[in-house]
Amino acid sequence: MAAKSAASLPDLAVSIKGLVKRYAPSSDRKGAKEGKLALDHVDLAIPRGGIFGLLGPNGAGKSTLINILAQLVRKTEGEVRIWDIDLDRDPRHAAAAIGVVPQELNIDPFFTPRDLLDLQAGMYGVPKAERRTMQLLEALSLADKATAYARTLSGGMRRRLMVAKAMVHNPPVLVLDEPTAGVDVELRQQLWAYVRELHAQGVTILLTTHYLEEAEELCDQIAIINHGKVIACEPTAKLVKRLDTKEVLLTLGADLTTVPAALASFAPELKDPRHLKLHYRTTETKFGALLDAIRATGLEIADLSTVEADLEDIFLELTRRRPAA
Ligand SMILES: Nc1ncnc2c1ncn2[C@@H]1O[C@H](COP(=O)(O)OP(=O)(O)OP(=O)(O)O)[C@@H](O)[C@H]1O
Repeated sequence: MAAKSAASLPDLAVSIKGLVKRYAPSSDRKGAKEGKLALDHVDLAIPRGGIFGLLGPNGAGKSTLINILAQLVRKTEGEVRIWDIDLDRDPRHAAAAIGVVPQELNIDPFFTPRDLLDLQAGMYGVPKAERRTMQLLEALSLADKATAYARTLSGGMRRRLMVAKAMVHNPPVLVLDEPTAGVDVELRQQLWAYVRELHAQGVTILLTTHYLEEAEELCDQIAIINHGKVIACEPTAKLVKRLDTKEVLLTLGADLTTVPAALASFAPELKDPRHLKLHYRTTETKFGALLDAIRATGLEIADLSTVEADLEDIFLELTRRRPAA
C-alpha cells in the first residue's frame, strides 16, 4: 500500500455514500419490530493525508461506522470505499488499506506484545523480512514489555499495543475509536505525539471522540454525527466558530430601516424590514446581556427565536464533558 506512486494516490482516503445500518431487532425489546437505525444515509468524504475527527454524543453511531470500515459490522445499504477500494467488491484489499484501533481492548492475556504483533503480521501476510515488530514496539514505548504477558500490561500499555497492532501491515489509513476514553493525560499526550508522527509520515487518521476539545486540538476537519446522521462536516476552525456562535432571529412589530448602532457588536443582518438576525459568541456573551441590549434599543419585538438548536444542543453536550484528567 505505502509503495503506491504519488500519481496513483487517491484524493479521498475514505469515501462513504448513503451508508445505512439498521441492526436486527432485539428479541428482548418488546414491540420493537424494526431494529435500531444506527446510521441513516451517511455521506462522508475523508481527504487523504488529514486528521479527521468524527464527533458525537453517546449512541450517535460512531462505533457502528468504524466497525463497518473494519468489516466487523455489515452495512445495510450504501457504498464504502477505502483508499479507493470498494468494500463490497474487494474486501481483502480494502482491509489491507486500513488499520483499526477498537474501543475495547480485547487482548489474550497470555500473549506477549511480540507474539501478538507477529501473529497479526502473519494474518495480513506481511513477509518476515518486512516485519517491523520491534520498531513498532519502540515507537509506542513498549520495547521493554516485548516478552511480558499481556495480562501484566497496564490499560495505557494495552491501548498502545492495540495501536501497534493496527499499524503492523503499514496501512495508509489509521482509525482510532475513542482512543483516549479512560486514559490519563500523560498517555493521551504520548498517543497524540505518535498519531502526529504517523500523520507527518503521510498516514491519514480518522478518530472518534466525545470531546470537542480533543477534536479541536488534533483534527483539521470534523464531522458531527447525531442519531445516525451527519449534521455538520467542516474544517475545524470554521466548525468551532459556528458551534460557538448563536443566531437569534427577531421578528419586529414595526418596520425597521436602520439597525440601531447599539446592536453593531452582534453582527446584525436585516433580512427584511420585519426580521433582524443577530449573532453572538456563547463563550463571550451571556444571552441575558443580548436581551438587555435589545431592550435598551426600544425595538418592538413580536417574536424571538434561536437558530440551529440541534447543533447548539450537541455543542453543549460535547463541551460539558471534558476528557478525564
Ligand atoms: N449490536 C447492536 N445491536 C443493536 N443495536 C446496536 C448495536 N450496536 C449499537 N447499537 C445501537 O446503535 C446506536 C449507535 O451505537 P454506536 O455504538 O455506533 O454509537 P457511538 O456513537 O459509538 O456511541 P458510544 O460513544 O457510546 O460508543 C445506539 O443506539 C446503540 O444502542
